[in-house]
Amino acid sequence: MPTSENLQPTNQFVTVASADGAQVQVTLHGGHVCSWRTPDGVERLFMSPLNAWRSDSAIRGGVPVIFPQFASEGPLPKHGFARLSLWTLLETSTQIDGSGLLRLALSDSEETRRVFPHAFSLELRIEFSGQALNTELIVTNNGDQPFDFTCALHTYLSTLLAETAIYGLAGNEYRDSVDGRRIKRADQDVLHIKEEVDRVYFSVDKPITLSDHKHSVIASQTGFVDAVVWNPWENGCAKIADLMLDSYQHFVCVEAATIQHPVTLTPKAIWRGSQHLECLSIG
Ligand SMILES: O=P(O)(O)OC[C@H]1O[C@@H](O)[C@H](O)[C@@H](O)[C@@H]1O
Repeated sequence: MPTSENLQPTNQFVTVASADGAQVQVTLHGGHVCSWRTPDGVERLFMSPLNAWRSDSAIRGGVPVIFPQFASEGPLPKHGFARLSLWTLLETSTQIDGSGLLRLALSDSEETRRVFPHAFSLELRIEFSGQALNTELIVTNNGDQPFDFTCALHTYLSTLLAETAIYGLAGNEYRDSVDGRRIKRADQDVLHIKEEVDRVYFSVDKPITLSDHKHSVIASQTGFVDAVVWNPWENGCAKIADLMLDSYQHFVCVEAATIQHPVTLTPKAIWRGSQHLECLSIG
């Protein structure tokens, strides 16, 4: 984790392309997917034009890795330390089937043990080709005591909010963070965002589809149990220094997450969670 004495710029990207021309860019800061372009050249992730690119800040956009604590639901800094840590690059390659692959890793250090006294390793495995991106988080307990964690892949999907409809959450219970964390049930088939939305949907076992007039993105998940839908609207953007006032019009976060029931990982055990995104063009 960075201190003010060792601030580094974080806009140094590792870029990998698949044989069919899809492209992913990551930074080692945060083990962060910053860009995902499908072979038609369309950027599928939102990245804030006001992002600070500093090693003491989380990157505002792309896919932040949230570990070992979601939001402020525990003693650690908000959303944990993985998104602020310097990861190691394990592999970049093109697979035999033409897909691009990146593997990044993060292990405990003196700094992480100060706030989270456990021996762990994380691997982020990013595989992509054509219209699809699969991001897998693998957590290993290398210690001799169990530990608990919550986590998320905090994906900022690029979209035109005014034209966006979100499907697949009807019937699910959710915790509404903009309404006193009340537990509610989603009773509409379609969610149109017309104000600040910050919800943890519980036990999500069906794909979530986000459609604007041009594209659909289907987000499915394995291992992760919950899903977050977040859009700060204009009032939220006004409070977030690295978002423009109108940034909320350009993204929705659809996050694969495990929040309600933390994972308890026993010694030497491995937990895996992945988010699979697939784009469809409309018309
Ligand atoms: O500004 P941050 O720390 O990146 O968090 C952004 C948002 O992340 C979401 O996952 C949370 O549900 C929101 O409550 C939070 O505001």
